[in-house]
Amino acid sequence: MAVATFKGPPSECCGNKKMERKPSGRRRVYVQTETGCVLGLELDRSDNAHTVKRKLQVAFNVPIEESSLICGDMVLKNDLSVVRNDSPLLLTRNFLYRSSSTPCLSPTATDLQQRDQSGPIEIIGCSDIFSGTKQLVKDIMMGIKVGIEPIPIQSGLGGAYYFRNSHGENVAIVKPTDEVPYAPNNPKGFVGKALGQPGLKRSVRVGETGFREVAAYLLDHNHFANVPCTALVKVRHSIFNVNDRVNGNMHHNKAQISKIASLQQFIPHDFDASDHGTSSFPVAAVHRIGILDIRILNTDRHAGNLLVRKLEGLGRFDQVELVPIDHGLCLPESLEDPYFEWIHWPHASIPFSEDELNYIYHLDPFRDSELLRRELPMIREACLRVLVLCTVFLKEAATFGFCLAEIGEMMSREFLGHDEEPSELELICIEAKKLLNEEEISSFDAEIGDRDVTLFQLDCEDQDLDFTGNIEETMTVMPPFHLAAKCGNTRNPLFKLEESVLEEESGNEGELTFGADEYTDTVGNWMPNISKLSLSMKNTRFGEKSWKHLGVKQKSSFLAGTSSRNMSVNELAVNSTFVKLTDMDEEKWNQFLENFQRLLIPAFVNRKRGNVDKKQRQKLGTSCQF
Ligand SMILES: Nc1ncnc2c1ncn2[C@@H]1O[C@H](COP(=O)(O)OP(=O)(O)OP(=O)(O)O)[C@@H](O)[C@H]1O
Repeated sequence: MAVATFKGPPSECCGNKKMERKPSGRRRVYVQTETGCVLGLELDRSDNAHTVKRKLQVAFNVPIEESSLICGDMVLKNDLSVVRNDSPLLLTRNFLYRSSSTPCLSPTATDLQQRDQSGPIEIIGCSDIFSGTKQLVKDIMMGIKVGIEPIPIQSGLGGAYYFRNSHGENVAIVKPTDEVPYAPNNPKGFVGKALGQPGLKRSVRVGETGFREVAAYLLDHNHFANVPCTALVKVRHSIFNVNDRVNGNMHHNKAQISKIASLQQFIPHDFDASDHGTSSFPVAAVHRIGILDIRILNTDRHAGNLLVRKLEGLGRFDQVELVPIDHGLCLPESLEDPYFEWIHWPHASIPFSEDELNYIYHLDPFRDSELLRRELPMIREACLRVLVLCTVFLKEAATFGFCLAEIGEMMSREFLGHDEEPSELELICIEAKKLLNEEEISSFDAEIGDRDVTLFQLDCEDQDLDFTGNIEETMTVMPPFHLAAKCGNTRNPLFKLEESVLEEESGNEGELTFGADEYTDTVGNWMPNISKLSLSMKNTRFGEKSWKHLGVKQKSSFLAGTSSRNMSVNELAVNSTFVKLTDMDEEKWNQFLENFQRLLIPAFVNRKRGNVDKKQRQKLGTSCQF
């Protein structure tokens, strides 16, 4: 089956470095400042956060007490045993001390850099999965040796460079993490934020797009969607851009600068999908890319991010291959509105093939999360939760019989004027979370209830009770949802429906039947009343304000940072969400996932029934023939 086989954690280094085994406790890390300066450091067993910060104080001129050392979600306080070999670390200045003169390499650090024995390009990560990139690195080094310079790419908002081989052919595209839009060294004037702050998409931080490009490659098991080989590298070259933050100028002295960057194989191509009619695109290619986009909640699959390559050869007239690129805005830190260019292509309305269903069936989001944790130690848990949720959603929706377009639609938000409404996926998550809260309340109630019973029994022995008074007292001290839980049934409407259907049970067996109000599955299990469910999902208002988003205008002023002063970076990064995934501990997250999965089938049934007309209309409007 189509799932990659995952090897155990690697113990050797690769890239252009010699395969050397590190003495136990010794690790190489790459420290990057918020302004993009990079330094490779060797840690040994005796190092702790303080000793490392002391070294960095010398290198970057940042006082120890004013800085934090961060690896993904972890602020490294003292013990560094959790830091793995080849981890990129971020050195940030604490908020109070942040000023426009953020640090860059001091003269001592430049010495340190010069003494840095590492090669011009080092692959960050040691797994065999990156073996494809090793050859690219060798070819680039040969090119550099004979004086072939990289070429800056003019298109796009971020800094990107074609690196070439000794024949002058493009072999890779390199995107430094500190040159993405809004990053301090962006060469196209889109600057203004430090690394680690919310970026172009608030749920993707500045400087964190590079590892997402690698994540998409790692998740593309068996090269199913055709993502080109991608790795994170530390790369040193004079072509890179450094902005002079004092005068606002670009930096033009030809010094060698080290950067952390994504490096992706260059794929020769003829167009991108925006220049070409879609009718020659293979259905399977669109499906495979769509499956990947859904798993990783890609928020940036526009036509320019699909390269089109004509296939040559006998009988291959008009046949093309699609290559998905630019995955920097996937795996956001919260559920976001995705962008799926393919959603209105007729290919997406064609049912999945057996092969595709088989691939989806074998996807394991928990194993995928482990893979990403192992290969990308800086990845945030929030991104992995999005991966798990979207993969579970895909698996259940495909098994239920939805096609790619339907799944994409269920994940997409609707715009009403300036307001954004949550997607069907988000609504289900909101319900799952609500259930979680109710479960908590009822277990709390049960506890209190037990205590109350004892007290009640004790009290009864002594005196007559004034129930009215007790109820009023309860009303004033309990939060409203608790009151509701006591006074009426606030359990999930889906379960109310299940109960009502159960009461009406009749004998349809052996097939999935869509009746007027309910259906049974193949073994006769009753499923919820879907017309009522439809109403319940649509009419449920989880606090009108909380699930209507600010209009686009308000959003952009927010992005400009005017109202962000009092919010933490974490709050900002997940602020565009209707449902928070990061405020649950591991146990609650697992319960939430269970609730989520239980709610999917009723929601799917609801959609199936509600969408018949819409689907027919879409088909009537489709002119493309297969
Ligand atoms: N793997 C690749 N092979 C060939 N060309 C590529 C590859 N990746 C990117 N390109 C080319 O480089 C251009 C810029 O790349 P990309 O879109 O990834 O950069 P970006 O700065 O993230 O752009 P944007 O601002 O549009 O998101 C693309 O339009 C494409 O032409």
